[in-house]
Amino acid sequence: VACWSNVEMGPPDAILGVTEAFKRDNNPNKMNLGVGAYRDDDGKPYILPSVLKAEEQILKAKLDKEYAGITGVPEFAKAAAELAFGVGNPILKDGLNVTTQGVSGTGSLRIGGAFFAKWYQPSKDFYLPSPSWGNHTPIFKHSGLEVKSYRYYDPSTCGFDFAGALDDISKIPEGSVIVLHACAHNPTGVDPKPEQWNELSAVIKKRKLFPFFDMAYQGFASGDTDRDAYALRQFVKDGHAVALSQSFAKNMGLYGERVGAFTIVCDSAEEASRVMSQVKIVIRPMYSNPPVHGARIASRILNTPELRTQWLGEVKGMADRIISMRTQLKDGLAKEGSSKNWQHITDQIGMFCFTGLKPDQVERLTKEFSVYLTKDGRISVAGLSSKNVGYLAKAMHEVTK
Ligand SMILES: Cc1ncc(COP(=O)(O)O)c(CN[C@](O)(C(=O)O)[C@@H](O)C(=O)O)c1O
Repeated sequence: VACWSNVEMGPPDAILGVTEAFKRDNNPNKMNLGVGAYRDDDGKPYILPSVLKAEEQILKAKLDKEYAGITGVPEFAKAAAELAFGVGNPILKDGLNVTTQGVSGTGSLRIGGAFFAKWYQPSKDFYLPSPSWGNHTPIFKHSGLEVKSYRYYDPSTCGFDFAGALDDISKIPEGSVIVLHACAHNPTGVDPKPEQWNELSAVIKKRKLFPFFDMAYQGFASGDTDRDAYALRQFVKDGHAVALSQSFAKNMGLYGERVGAFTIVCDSAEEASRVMSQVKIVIRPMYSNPPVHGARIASRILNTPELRTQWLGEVKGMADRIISMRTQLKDGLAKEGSSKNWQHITDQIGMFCFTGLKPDQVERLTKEFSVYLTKDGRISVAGLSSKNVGYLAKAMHEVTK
């Protein structure tokens, strides 16, 4: 007998729900600037040629379909850690990193949340930047953690509230976990400068906070995977033990293959083996073991020199196209005669631009112009092309003049 009369209709997802609304709109000029998924200048999803080449090699190899084990494809986890920390990093040489494959970035964050909830004794409080990626709060809350926030974005400048962040962080209770976006902050596109990261590292160390990095866009922000890993590597150099979630959804275009990794840096190889044993005990009842195909593609690209070089060129190409769309949008707004300051459009970095549009202006963009974006005024710059950027500039000018 059905007994779900108590189940009420839930709200559509703040981000993925935008795409659902976009699909229902039949205006030929409609634009989907919601989900953070890359499109080429023809507005089409982009399968990286290096990914296709890796897949051809994998198919030729006729690999089996056996379970990969709880921590996934071993050579993938190793390659992911090397990409993040840098191949010569002492923590890798000394075996201090516990790195497991995860179900993309979301699944890797969830492994981290579940592990900290069970084993991290000093605190169950996770501090997120304000604002942060919409899914961070439910991921950590569902893991059984308390979610709090620290000032990060300054709406008056559409930039980084460095003073506010330092002030709040210097008051976070010792032992708390602080979540940091390694590069290409979502939803604001606002990243600390290197010297600001250095100061954040110092105050986080002084407060004895545990830094938990989310790196979902390595290479996608600046076009350079080493530059985008600056904060993570600087924190390790400064002596922090870090946790890291990685996603290859964007920088390899492996969205639906669900390729990610979770790392905890330990004090010794012996401690790492104990931590790894408990990470596996967290994963086994969650989903037992991850899908292999995407991880095989990623590890083949990272471990084959010519594929890696080709991939680095492709990810730089994606980053460069996004950066040029930022410039074209800002120039388009000036051409429309907007007298507002849109400097933040090109100051911000990565997949997203936090436009500063108010909810009623966002509403008008969607209702009057069929431009779809999240209520907080975030647009996925990857959804822009030379064909539609002028239309957006006109629409944004109309709703802000
Ligand atoms: C900061 C951050 N961390 C982790 C993820 C996880 O991504 P995945 O599980 O697919 O590897 C995203 C993706 N966020 C989005 O790009 C977005 O904000 O639009 C979108 O994919 C999403 O799922 O919301 C992200 O922006």
